[in-house]
Amino acid sequence: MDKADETIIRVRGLVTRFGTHTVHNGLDLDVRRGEIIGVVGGSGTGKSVLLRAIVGLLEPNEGQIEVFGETVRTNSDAQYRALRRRWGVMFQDGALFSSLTVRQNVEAPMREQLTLPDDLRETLAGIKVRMVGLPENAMSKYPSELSGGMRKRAGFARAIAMDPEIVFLDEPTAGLDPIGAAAFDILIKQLQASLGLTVFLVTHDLDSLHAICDRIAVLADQKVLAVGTMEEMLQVDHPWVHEYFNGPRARAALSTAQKEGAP
Ligand SMILES: Nc1ncnc2c1ncn2[C@@H]1O[C@H](COP(=O)(O)OP(=O)(O)OP(=O)(O)O)[C@@H](O)[C@H]1O
Repeated sequence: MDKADETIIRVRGLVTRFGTHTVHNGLDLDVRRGEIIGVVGGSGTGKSVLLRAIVGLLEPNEGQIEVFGETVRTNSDAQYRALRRRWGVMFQDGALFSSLTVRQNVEAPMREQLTLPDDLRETLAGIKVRMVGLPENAMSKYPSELSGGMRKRAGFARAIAMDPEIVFLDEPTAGLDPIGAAAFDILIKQLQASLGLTVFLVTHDLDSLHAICDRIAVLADQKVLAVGTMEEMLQVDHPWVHEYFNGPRARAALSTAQKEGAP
């Protein structure tokens, strides 16, 4: 099988409920190795909940979730820990520990999951911090001393601390100005290409979808309503999808992407 066709995340028949509120009802999704998949949908359609279910932080009411061909939640603790080492997650706002420096934040997953001498762990953390484009002096800063864009980069550095195969990014460009957001998109694309990452990107950012996503999955009506390329999304006959991909903001994003020669 061509590696690019390998399904790295497979979700089938996912049902997620909170009390009487059904968020997902029979949701299916395949993510292929090496792709950047953008997950979009109206507010409250369950994008973050889907992410949390895939990484095993939330138990689905029904359905199967497999990552790397293994069922995430029925594994033993040891198996789940081994599986978890193969992905990194950046939650909304970077979700850094406020009482730890950037270096300590990036070291946190290594401390939890590896036994490494202190100096080696520090060196590895330094490499990750440089990889996300933060200056050397950011290492000793606390999250409150960083700009929003720098905090996101620090969150990304922590997500790649364990050399993951998949990174899950929850609205990484939310709250950034357009230039900061575009720079973050470039960073995602560069790291994806150089590290061979698969990227599961929850976003509202149409510019990101145009600039870096290979495919887009649209959450609506409690499931993945459509999945495909941007061109395919333009053809989907559903009111929300049509408005989202053909509305004025979408046209502006398309024109920016065309100017910058993005695919
Ligand atoms: N722990 C929880 N307990 C109860 N309800 C929850 C919980 N987590 C999420 N929900 C509900 O599930 C629904 C989906 O939430 P989710 O955060 O996944 O939406 P989203 O698509 O990521 O939205 P947004 O784009 O606004 O971030 C929402 O109605 C939310 O209130």
